[in-house]
Amino acid sequence: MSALLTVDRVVKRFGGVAAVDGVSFTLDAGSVLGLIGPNGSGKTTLLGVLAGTHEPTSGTVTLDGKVASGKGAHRAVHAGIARTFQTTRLFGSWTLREGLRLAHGERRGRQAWSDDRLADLLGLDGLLDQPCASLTSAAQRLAMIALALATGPRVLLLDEPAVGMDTAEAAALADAVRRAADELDVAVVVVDHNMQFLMPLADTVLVMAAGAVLAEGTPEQIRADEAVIASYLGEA
Ligand SMILES: Nc1ncnc2c1ncn2[C@@H]1O[C@H](COP(=O)(O)OP(=O)(O)OP(=O)(O)O)[C@@H](O)[C@H]1O
Repeated sequence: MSALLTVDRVVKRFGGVAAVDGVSFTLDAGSVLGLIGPNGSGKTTLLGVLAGTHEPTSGTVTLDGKVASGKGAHRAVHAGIARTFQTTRLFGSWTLREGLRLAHGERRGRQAWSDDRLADLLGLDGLLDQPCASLTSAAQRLAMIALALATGPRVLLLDEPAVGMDTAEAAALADAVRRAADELDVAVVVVDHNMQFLMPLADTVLVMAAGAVLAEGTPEQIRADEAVIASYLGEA
């Protein structure tokens, strides 16, 4: 069986800086990839290439064998790649249900998960009709994921979803992401500096340093990798 997502030798330069410098990996449906590395190592830029916001300087991202990179963010969503951002960008006085209705409009015939199913999956039961602005910041982060999932993605990209969360909130988030991967068969890429959150959640971890892949393996392999400990985990 071929991989759902294939990232092939992706380079992204900003002027003289190679923010992403020849990254390759594959991702299967239903699996969770943790993307880690020091500040400035290129994680957010790589996520931007996957999400279509950055056109790669060279290399390709293919989804189900079709090139998905370099076509803009909107077409990436239509192709089945959805992302959340580091900041919570919700719809102010809108309720989550109203936001979900809008997001469902981007599905282009893909899988529809009902509002109740998404709320249940993310632990947001009872909050569908509350204004998003009135939700706790942890619930707003989960609501962002619900909105991304309402577009019916095959691949979900999460940029530092656990920022600002306490241990219990981060554990609930990890459960929700795991359920989304398992029950909806979505492939997930998660960038986060919180190792307590990310390591138990990830099936595979990819470590970036200076735009390139420093190491890739299971969380156990990565924890034991001396180069990773020296460049990153020793401080994390
Ligand atoms: N739009 C841009 N223009 C110029 N340089 C950029 C741009 N975006 C990122 N860079 C540079 O690319 C490199 C990688 O940045 P990036 O934000 O992808 O790293 P990161 O691993 O996500 O860092 P952090 O963990 O701090 O979020 C850095 O040197 C950064 O200054």
